[in-house]
Amino acid sequence: MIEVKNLTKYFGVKKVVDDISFKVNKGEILGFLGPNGAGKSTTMRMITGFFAPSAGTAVIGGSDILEDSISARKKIGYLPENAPVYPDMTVWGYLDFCAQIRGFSGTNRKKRVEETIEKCFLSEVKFQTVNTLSKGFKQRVCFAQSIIHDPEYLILDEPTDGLDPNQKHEVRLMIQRMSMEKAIILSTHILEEMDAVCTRAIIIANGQLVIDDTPSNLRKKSAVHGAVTLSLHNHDPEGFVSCIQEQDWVSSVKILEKNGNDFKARIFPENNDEPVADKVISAMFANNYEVKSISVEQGRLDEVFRTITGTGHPLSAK
Ligand SMILES: Nc1ncnc2c1ncn2[C@@H]1O[C@H](COP(=O)(O)OP(=O)(O)OP(=O)(O)O)[C@@H](O)[C@H]1O
Repeated sequence: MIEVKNLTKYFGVKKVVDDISFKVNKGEILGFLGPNGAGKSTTMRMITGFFAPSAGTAVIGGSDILEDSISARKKIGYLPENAPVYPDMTVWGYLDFCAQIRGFSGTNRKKRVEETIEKCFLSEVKFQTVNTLSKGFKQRVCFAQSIIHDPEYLILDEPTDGLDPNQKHEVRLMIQRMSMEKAIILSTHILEEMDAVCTRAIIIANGQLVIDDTPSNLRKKSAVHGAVTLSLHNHDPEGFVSCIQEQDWVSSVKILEKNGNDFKARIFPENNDEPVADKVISAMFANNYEVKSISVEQGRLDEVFRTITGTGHPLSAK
């Protein structure tokens, strides 16, 4: 388990991480989100022992990062921001060096390097020097060094940054495959990434932890969660609104767009945790509305993120 206890960091008089605490168990992938400058990288640097906290600590698999730093760091794989990798070394040479400092030797070391190269899709560039690699490949080399010792705990600062969509997909799959026996923290700006990969999400803003929940519960905080969006072929949107508004399970109805005789509307139910698609369909049928498409809104993570971090307003107020 990773236990983060009251981590706090000042740079001069500026408090950039403010009393953050949480736990991550094996099998969990924790997404770390927040606006630029929220304090994500600084928190990760304290968890991995790169920065000394101003207060608080982190305990990695029972080893305190301050009191038992070497033992804690042996258990961690860390992918820092911006993939710092020695530019003059070949990919193979660099990973061999990393395996050596992680304590591997002889054929075991060679095996670990080869396996990691394969796992991180680096075979085609393994004899190239790092300074001749594209950004995506450099990122993968840095990712490779973080897993070369098969650590129990992985801290990944924007692991898919700079990768193309196919590579992003591969890296996400790799992270998911590894997650069974590891506890993983990853920071990302990409909300779909958090949704696709993470079992839990923490949002920090101005150095403070503002939310710790599952991605699906986060969606439920969206103003549109549970609403039903319809495209209809009809010339009378106002008539539609007053007809649907009368239903006792409807809180409000909003016309989203009009296009000739077609329009798009969103129906907000009284209780957004209760599925109402069947009621919408019955109401359309009873009132002879011609429905061209219908969808139930799961909730918008970008809206939740903007609302929680104070950078925006809900998509739609009821
Ligand atoms: N070494 C440092 N010295 C002084 N200030 C720093 C240092 N490192 C970070 N900061 C400041 O601390 C704050 C938090 O930075 P941090 O890099 O942790 O944010 P972040 O959430 O990771 O941002 P981003 O999403 O842009 O990577 C910022 O205001 C940053 O300028």
